[in-house]
Amino acid sequence: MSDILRKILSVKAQEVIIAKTAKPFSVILSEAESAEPVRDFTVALRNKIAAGLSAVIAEIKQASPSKGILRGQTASSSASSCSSKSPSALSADQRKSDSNLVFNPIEIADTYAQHGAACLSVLTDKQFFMGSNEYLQQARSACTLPVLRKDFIIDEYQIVEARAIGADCILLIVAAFVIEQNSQEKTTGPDPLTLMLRLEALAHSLGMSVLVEVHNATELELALQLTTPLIGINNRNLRTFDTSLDTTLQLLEHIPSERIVITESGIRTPADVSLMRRHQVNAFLVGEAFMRADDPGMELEQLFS
Ligand SMILES: O=C(O)c1ccccc1NCC(=O)[C@H](O)[C@H](O)COP(=O)(O)O
Repeated sequence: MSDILRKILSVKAQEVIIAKTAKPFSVILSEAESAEPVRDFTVALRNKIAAGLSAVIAEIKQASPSKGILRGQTASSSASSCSSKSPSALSADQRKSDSNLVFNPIEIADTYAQHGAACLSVLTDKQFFMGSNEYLQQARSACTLPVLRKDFIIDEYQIVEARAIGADCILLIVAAFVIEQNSQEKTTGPDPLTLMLRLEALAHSLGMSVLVEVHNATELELALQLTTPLIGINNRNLRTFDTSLDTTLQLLEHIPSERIVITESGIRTPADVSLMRRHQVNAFLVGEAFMRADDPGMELEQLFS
């Protein structure tokens, strides 16, 4: 069981309670219903793959628990409520940044779109990734790409909120539901699969795609019981933070060919990309390698050329 995931989920549960108090479900639902039309995330991936290209979900994240701050400055042009704050969950060491790179979601989204990304992934978690809902809105407004709300979803409210802020896809991390189920305090409520099926159905009813993410074979067995074609294999071990592309290679053979496998985390070099493509893995979720580059879009083009 991963300590970091436990910590994130415990903070997330509190955040959801606060969000529901600040804006009741009926209000967020009406915002979701009047949000901009959905952009088809799944079709955007399929189109790239059908054209023989890598389908790249290009991530916008300022920081992460494993790496601290990735892009050090916040552009004044994109100033938001959290622009000058560091996330309290990052240690003092992690909050030190030697990067002079500007974090401007608008510029990053624009360069990703110009250099061949299929979709965007925008971190909206504040405490652990220095993300925000505003960053997602800014990034989406800067291009025509479909956008994944990258967050830790445990409740219906967050899915409706995702649509309300313009998201086209949501993430369901199987480990998050399994942890919940195994937690000592948890004595009631649906089992992980029932809850994930319910959340998937809600996302689909709002027109959004669902990316279901797994780290191992047990989680994959649950994920394959959902209807979504998008199966993310996260190569990051959440206990050690190490990444190994073997995780993708080992789970691959258990996934029916009609699903789209997305390899996530630790894709850094053209050799990593070639290895995946040799195994018919054609969809990628990449963050750090792009965030550390002067021009994230140029880096995307170089990595996948
Ligand atoms: O990145 C972390 O430190 C992390 C810690 C706990 C839960 C999730 C975490 N990462 C989220 C991701 O899955 C990555 O942002 C994504 O796959 C991109 O990975 P990378 O290209 O290695 O930045």
